[in-house]
Amino acid sequence: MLTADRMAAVDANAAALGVPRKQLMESSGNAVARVVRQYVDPDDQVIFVCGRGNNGGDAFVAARFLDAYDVEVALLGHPDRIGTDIARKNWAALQAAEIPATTITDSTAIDDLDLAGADCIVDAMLGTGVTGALREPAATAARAITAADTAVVAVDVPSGVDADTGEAAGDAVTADHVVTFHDTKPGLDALDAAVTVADIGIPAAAERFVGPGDLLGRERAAESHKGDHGELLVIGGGPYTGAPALAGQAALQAGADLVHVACPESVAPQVQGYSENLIVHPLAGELVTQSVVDDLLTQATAVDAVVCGPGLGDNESTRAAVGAFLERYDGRAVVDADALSVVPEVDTGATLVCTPHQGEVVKMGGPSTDDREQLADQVSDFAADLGHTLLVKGAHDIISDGETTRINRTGNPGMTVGGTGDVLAGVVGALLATEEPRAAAAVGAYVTGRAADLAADTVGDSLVATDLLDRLPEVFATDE
Ligand SMILES: NC(=O)C1=CN([C@@H]2O[C@H](COP(=O)(O)OP(=O)(O)OC[C@H]3O[C@@H](n4cnc5c(N)ncnc54)[C@H](O)[C@@H]3O)[C@@H](O)[C@H]2O)[C@H](O)CC1
Ligand SMILES: [K+]
Repeated sequence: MLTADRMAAVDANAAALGVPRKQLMESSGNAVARVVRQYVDPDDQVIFVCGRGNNGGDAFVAARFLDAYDVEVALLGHPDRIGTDIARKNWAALQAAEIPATTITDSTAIDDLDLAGADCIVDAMLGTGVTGALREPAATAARAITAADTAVVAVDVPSGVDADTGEAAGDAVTADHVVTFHDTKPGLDALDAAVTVADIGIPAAAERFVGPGDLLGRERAAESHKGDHGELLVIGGGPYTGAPALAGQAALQAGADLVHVACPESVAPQVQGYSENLIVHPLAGELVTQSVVDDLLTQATAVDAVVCGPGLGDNESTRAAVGAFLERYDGRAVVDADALSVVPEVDTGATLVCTPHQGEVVKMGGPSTDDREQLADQVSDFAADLGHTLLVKGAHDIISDGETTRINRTGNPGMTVGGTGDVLAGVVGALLATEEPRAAAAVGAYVTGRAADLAADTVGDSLVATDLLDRLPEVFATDE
């Protein structure tokens, strides 16, 4: 089951894999034509009632496939206002082929269509692009189509039905048969209609591999306020100072509004020294230990998400402090580096995204194999056991929450340099402040890898972690 948003992401990922939407539209139209043929005999009349979006475009293609029948295409609105390039091209192809087509600009003209006299009506007014209740003339057309007592084949969803909720906000077409594409849509199984899910050639890879489509729909609203895009706390530092600073800076580049870094007071000046953009909170002592857990909890509950781990170091007292923190924390956190080994043994109400590399996942008690697909299955099982989302870093990253497993293919061998993991943790943390864990992990892996790929184009093998920071804004800007 795919929502309209998810479908748009998959569609854009397919385009990035070399299967553009125009090609998908050709398959969609062909699939609609196949179903229409079940309802008509030679010489029967088929009327297509089409909107100006791609739902209508599918019907222009279907009409071309059904040229041998008595076909009439009715466009609601003016041809100059067809909304997409590919629908416009398929409309032009109808004209060139002299397939009968009319335009309907107001609801009174619906009566001029002899809908009741048709042998089949194709409803292609609105698909996944519908917002709110049907407006005129579509609302009148929906009532007329339903009233016509003729076989009605709906393209993708019956017009007026919201493809995300399966509900209609006002008038909606009652269809006998819905031809939907790639995967079923919410609400279709509750309709009293036959449903055909047509394979339109979207490769499975468009869902499996994280792609540019996963960045869609994340644009910032024009009127946003400080804090809307998340406030993050990085808990790190002690033996190392660069790691928490990198994570914090990466989070800022990934869109977080405010980033706090809680680190031992002994290293606070160095951490602050890396960037004036970070709000540094010194913790008593030279390492993160049990005595600062209350302080950490106070700070953590005031922000949207936490990144725990960068630069904490591998020592017993810090591990105990991380365990005590996670036992009492019930918000969202990215857990990275030395904090990871605490996760399997801790009882926490927090929602975690764990970002181990393949060595760390083994230390956590997780799987190890060189076979990517096998590893993906095992990571999924391990995520389900842990009850948290895993992002296992490697040549191909594996992201799983135990239900959905994705693979990220961006990134390059230059990323084995120190600090890139801290950047990734910061990016995922920033996203986790405003998005669901599996989306944050998948998008975080994708954009961090893309930043590394862009950096490698110019700096080659001498890639360092700070190169990724510089490239993050570009990745977010170009792929949205
Ligand atoms: N992979 C895919 O997703 C594919 C989808 N196909 C088909 O494309 C449609 C979705 O197309 P889109 O252009 O995004 O939207 P619509 O055609 O559904 O509608 C846009 C159109 O409608 C107007 N509009 C919006 N709300 C209303 C309303 N309440 N009343 C009246 N008019 C409204 C809006 O202004 C636009 O003009 C999908 O369903 C599939 O059929 C592909 O062809 C194959 C790949
Ligand atoms: K439709």
